[in-house]
Amino acid sequence: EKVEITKEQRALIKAIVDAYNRHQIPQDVTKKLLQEQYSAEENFLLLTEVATSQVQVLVEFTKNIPGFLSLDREDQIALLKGSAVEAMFLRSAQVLSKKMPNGHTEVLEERIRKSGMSDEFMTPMFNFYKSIGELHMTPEEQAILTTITILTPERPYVKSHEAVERLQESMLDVLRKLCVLQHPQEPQYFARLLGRLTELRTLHHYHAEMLTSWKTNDHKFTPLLCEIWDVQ
Ligand SMILES: CC(C)c1onc(-c2c(Cl)cccc2Cl)c1COc1ccc(-c2ccc3[nH]c(C(=O)O)cc3c2)cc1
Repeated sequence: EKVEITKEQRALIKAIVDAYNRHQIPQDVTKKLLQEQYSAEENFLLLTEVATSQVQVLVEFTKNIPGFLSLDREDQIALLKGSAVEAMFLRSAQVLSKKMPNGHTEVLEERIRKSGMSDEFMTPMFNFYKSIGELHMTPEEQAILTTITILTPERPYVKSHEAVERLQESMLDVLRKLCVLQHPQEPQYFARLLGRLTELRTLHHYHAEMLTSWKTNDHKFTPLLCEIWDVQ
């Protein structure tokens, strides 16, 4: 049947995409990725700084998701804590698949590869980056997929499951229509995007182990990352 994006859905897409483009890591932070030192310690420190800045950006973006601020306050925190890692995988994937005009793709990849993380985690991580790159997502799809990840009702400690589910479902409907309209030659494209969300959950589990291994090697995180990842 004819797929039609309603006026309300167009407004929803515009609000999300504008917020997604407005909230970016400041240049002075990402520029540091270009500095000379490439030791494992230096790479870890830089990635920690960029991740901390990305979390701040993520919080600001999330506040612009229509309906998010109307959720129970504790649920807002639960959604942010539960989705931060996955949202950062999606954001860093944009940079590493050269989707960012001034993205520091090469140096970012180098620093991630040499940041003291175990190889068992490195392979699935870079397979994910490759699979995201192959999708050639439009900016709208990137922004809406990140929003869908944030509005996942099954995160730990979420109380009003239905309220979050309603918001996520309206986002899923928008993404489904966008995929049909923007990838007419790929009827399975929407299903492939949702498959990436499943892969993100797996990476999220790997990430928890990675944090533990970094901690045992006495790596330090910033207060914001400790808070959002329940570290220390
Ligand atoms: C705390 C640090 C060591 C960390 O722990 N896990 C991860 C971690 C890892 Cl590796 C992988 C995936 C997720 C996490 Cl959460 C990280 C580093 O996390 C990030 C790495 C890069 C970026 C990021 C986002 C947007 C960007 N734009 C630009 C630009 O140049 O414009 C650079 C850039 C970098 C964000 C988080």
